[in-house]
Amino acid sequence: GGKYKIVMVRHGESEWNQKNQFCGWYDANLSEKGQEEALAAGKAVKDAGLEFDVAHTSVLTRAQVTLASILKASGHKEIPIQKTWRLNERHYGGLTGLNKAETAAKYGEAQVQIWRRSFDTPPPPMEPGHPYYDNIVKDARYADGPKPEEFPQFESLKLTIERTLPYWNDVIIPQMKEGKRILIAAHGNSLRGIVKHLDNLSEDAIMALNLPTGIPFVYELDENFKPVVSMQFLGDEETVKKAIEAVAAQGKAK
Ligand SMILES: Cc1ccc(S(=O)(=O)Nc2cc3c(c(O)c2O)C(=O)c2ccccc2C3=O)cc1
Repeated sequence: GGKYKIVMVRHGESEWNQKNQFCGWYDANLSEKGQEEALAAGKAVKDAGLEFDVAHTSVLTRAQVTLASILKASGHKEIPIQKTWRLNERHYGGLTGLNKAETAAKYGEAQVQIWRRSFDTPPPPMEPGHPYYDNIVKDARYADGPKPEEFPQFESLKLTIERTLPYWNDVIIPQMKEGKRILIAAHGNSLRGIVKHLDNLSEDAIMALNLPTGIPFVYELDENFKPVVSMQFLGDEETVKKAIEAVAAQGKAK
């Protein structure tokens, strides 16, 4: 085993995932299924006998509710929960709220395929007047950051990773050095940033990796925070098997 162990989980399905809409920084709630996934994640953590001293999550409800559900189901009393915009989902800019058909109708299938395969091509910006502009930009939850002049109006996967990794390096690593046992409940793309960094994955490999929702996974790291154990999923045999197959099936090339 490694010197350090950290547990991470992608939040369960949201109501907008269910409607196949780009969610990004819109604060959608977990769907019924997402709430069930969170409970199962809590049971998996409990059955693995894992305990945490501190938890980290985004400023978005769907990740915070997933975290709270896991902590409750695994018998954790009050542990410190640190919330940061840096663990938020990728910001889909002007695509926020569009579903698959609307996206293709508005931008064309060819553009969708370019965005889908691109590490650093951003979506169009979310401009004032966008249906969710005020809802997101004026939300008090961003009082602690990002600064107004740095508030993203869109993010490529590259930009998302570039704003997530400083939190890993400046907050998570020092806490692990202090011996803190950590749980992170976040989003598909912010967790991609951490996984890409830990496993030194290529841009193509990380874009091919879609983390399953609501299935916690463990990394064990050596004294230099290099993985000795990567992405061990927690859960009953069937859930773990499904998660491994799902990730493997996406052609995760090293
Ligand atoms: C809401 C939605 C639109 C399109 C699809 S898709 O079946 O075409 N697959 C798809 C599409 C995209 C993406 C994707 O991963 C995907 O599977 C993206 O990552 C993406 C990133 C930034 C801008 C646009 C996209 C994007 O259109 C799925 C869901």
